[in-house]
Amino acid sequence: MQVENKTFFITGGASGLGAACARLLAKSGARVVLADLNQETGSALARELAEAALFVPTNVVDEQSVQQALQAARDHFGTLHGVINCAGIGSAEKVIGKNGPSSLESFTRVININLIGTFNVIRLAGEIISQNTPEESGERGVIINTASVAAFDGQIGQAAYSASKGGIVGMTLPIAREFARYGIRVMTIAPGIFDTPLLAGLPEPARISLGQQVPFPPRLGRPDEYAALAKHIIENEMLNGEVIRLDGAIRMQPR
Ligand SMILES: CCCCCCCCCCCCC[C@H](O)CC(=O)SCCNC(=O)CCNC(=O)[C@H](O)C(C)(C)COP(=O)(O)OP(=O)(O)OC[C@H]1O[C@@H](n2cnc3c(N)ncnc32)[C@H](O)[C@@H]1OP(=O)(O)O
Ligand SMILES: NC(=O)c1ccc[n+]([C@@H]2O[C@H](COP(=O)([O-])OP(=O)(O)OC[C@H]3O[C@@H](n4cnc5c(N)ncnc54)[C@H](O)[C@@H]3O)[C@@H](O)[C@H]2O)c1
Repeated sequence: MQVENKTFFITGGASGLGAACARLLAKSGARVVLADLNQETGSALARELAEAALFVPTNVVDEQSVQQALQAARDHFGTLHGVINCAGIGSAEKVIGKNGPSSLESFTRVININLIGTFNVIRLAGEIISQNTPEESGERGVIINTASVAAFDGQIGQAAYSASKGGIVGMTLPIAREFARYGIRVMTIAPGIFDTPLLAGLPEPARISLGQQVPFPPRLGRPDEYAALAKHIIENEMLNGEVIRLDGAIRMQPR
């Protein structure tokens, strides 16, 4: 579908990759809902994007929070044509640490936010989108999820994070197969190393070694490059049920 005059619900839309999608889609004539925990950065971006954007404080893990955010989106913009699931957290923890086994709580937290939060939004937004009047082609909407190269090349310390992203990879095709009857496409982007506040949380040695591992271009990815792929996915109906690595050919080393 064309993005102009369409509405997109962007989780994690207040920062990094999600914010880059919001800026690009708004500049392209779309309307964006910034569904994010961060009131400060979310409100600031909504002010920057003016009438093209609505910030709604949202916790993707919380069913009621997502339902209220989706309702706010429909109240404000009338409907919903797509979702870009960017909300997520990083984690860096060895399974056996200096003080013994890592905690179950930290593993569970990462899975809850990154994987279950993504599923929560897919199921609630998908039901809304399935009620849209279809485009001439039969398409009603598109859902884009965010995994990571860590789903495939997880480093030491990424058991929880890689598992959460591997789960997103794993559910892409079965949901695309189910949603085909509604004319809703489901895609996942697996970014490599992108210059965002999240990556800034990585220990310096890890960041340095990663930057040196990208074959070409030998640099961190820019959030606008992620946004450009997300926009293309929205516009290209033949992209469905697939995971696209966006990573400069990096295959991460064990550490
Ligand atoms: C709740 C806390 C959150 C903390 C912030 C988490 C930020 C996560 C950011 C993710 C960004 C998005 C990720 C994106 O999807 C793309 C990627 O996946 S990028 C790949 C990211 N890689 C990692 O996340 C690796 C995580 N692992 C580590 O950081 C470390 O292994 C560890 C878990 C912190 C354990 O480190 P140590 O206790 O130092 O243990 P070691 O004994 O293994 O270290 C020995 C030695 O090696 C150095 N080192 C450790 N990890 C790395 C590395 N990844 N690359 C290079 N060098 C590394 C470490 O500094 C030690 O050096 P020494 O001190 O002995 O000289
Ligand atoms: N930056 C990278 O190198 C990289 C690489 C691969 C994948 N990713 C993934 O891309 C996505 C975006 O990451 P980013 O780098 O832009 O990070 P970021 O930290 O800049 O943005 C993440 C946003 O998600 C929000 N968020 C976190 N938990 C939330 C929750 N429970 N409910 C709603 N919002 C929540 C945060 O407030 C933040 O605004 C994440 O899923 C991340 O795992 C990032």
